[in-house]
Amino acid sequence: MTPQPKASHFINGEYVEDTKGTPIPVIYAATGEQIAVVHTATPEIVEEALASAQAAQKAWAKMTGTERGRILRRAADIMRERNHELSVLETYDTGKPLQETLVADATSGADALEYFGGLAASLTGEHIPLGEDWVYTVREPLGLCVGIGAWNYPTQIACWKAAPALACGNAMVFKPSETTTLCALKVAEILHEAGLPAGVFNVVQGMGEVGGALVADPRVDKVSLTGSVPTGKKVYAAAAADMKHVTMELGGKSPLVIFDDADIENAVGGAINGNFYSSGQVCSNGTRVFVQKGIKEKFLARLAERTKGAVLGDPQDEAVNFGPMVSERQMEIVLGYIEKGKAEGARLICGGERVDRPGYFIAPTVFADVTDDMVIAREEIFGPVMSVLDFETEEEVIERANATEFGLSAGVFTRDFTRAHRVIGALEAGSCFINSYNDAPVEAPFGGVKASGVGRENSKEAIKHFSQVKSVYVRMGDVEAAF
Ligand SMILES: NC(=O)c1ccc[n+]([C@@H]2O[C@H](COP(=O)([O-])OP(=O)(O)OC[C@H]3O[C@@H](n4cnc5c(N)ncnc54)[C@H](O)[C@@H]3O)[C@@H](O)[C@H]2O)c1
Ligand SMILES: C[N+](C)(C)CC=O
Repeated sequence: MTPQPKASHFINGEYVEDTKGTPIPVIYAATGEQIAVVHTATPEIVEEALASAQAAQKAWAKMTGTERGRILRRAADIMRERNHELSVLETYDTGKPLQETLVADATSGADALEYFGGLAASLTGEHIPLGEDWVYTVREPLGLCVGIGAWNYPTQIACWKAAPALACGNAMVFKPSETTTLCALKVAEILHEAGLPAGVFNVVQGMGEVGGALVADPRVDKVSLTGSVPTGKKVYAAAAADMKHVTMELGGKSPLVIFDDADIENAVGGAINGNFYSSGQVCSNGTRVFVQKGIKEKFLARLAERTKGAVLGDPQDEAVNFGPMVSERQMEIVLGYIEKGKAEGARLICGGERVDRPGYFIAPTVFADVTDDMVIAREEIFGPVMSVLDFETEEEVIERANATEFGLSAGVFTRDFTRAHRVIGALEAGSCFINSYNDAPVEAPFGGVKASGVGRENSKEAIKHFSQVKSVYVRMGDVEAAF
């Protein structure tokens, strides 16, 4: 397959090109070579996309939920049929290993389309009796929604936003990250192949300025952003100026707490999944691994041993299980944090350097004896860098785990289920795990508290964030008035 898309944008049911926009090269992270090029959206392209979405939305909302749902479920089927092709493309777009993308990206997107397609017909209001009178409620779409994506899960992010938005009767203009421009176009293509009316889902390319123009447009009713906390703060503020609805799926520095009664193999597995999957480029990663003192050295020894199982190489080779950073820029950022960790005196257990091969590979890195004040324990790194901190008591670890502006995820490993629930109950996070890490099924709400986010994706919760309730009071008798 060639990763070069037919054109840069997808608007009103078709691919659209405008070479007046600045070229954005698509670089394969495993080699550093350019494999495609798209162009950033000009103001004319942004206008075309917004106008198409606005024009298409009303008729889409008038279709029955059953009809809308059928189209989304058909799109899910097509995504599953084309999983291999979509996974290869995801690997070109991100550099993530095909071994991962085959099971985590188009499949997760298809799950969202199937789940919200299934819910579409049951989005109803309620009847509230009030003696002779009554109130009924209607669940209505918000209207024109903007989706803005990060670069780590381009197919999944497009689908997690499009599926609930469209199920509720909204239209969407989606802007993928400028680092991963390819996958969202395929999502648009497949939705239209499944019968989506033209204009209901549109894709435009561009940097933050294009995102900013979409957020500022007065026709837009809702903005759903997946990105970093600093971008989230800007977008939230811009949206609030016009009372737009928002969903903010932002970054984290999540705690993973391992008590000394935990099954060590499972805990090590959880820490590996929560730090090295997608080469550490996962928002919910448990990058502060708190290990109770009694098992610290045993845990570290086993972790170092199992980390040797990382197979680096061409991510399109299914035997490879550890890919490069998405871009040279991300590699430089992560290497900078590794140097800070060394300079701050953390103990390097393994990794700690760029891998000597083409592309942007960094060896899976573990630091031990990390303290709460170190930069590597406070800031989101978004790469394969695990910080292991030790603790003595439950009260102490809860307080230290919560001492952060972030609140996306948290995990606990222990055989004591009473303690597991008590500790999870006390941790300030939106998406939590007991004796597991980083599972994200569509049935479960996903999102953060504190600076990590506003609102939830997936599950029935997402419906609340893409619809609003109208209540209608119905008087059966005469109107009583004071005069
Ligand atoms: N919580 C989640 O579900 C989740 C999932 C994936 C990634 N993330 C987070 O995303 C971050 C990594 O992604 P990134 O580097 O692409 O993030 P980023 O914040 O740099 O960019 C995210 C998106 O916002 C756009 N953007 C930038 N400035 C903008 C502005 N002023 N107005 C409108 N749009 C603007 C970018 O072009 C991009 O499409 C990490 O912090 C990670 O934790 C969160
Ligand atoms: C949502 N999730 C955890 C699958 C990917 C976040 O980066």
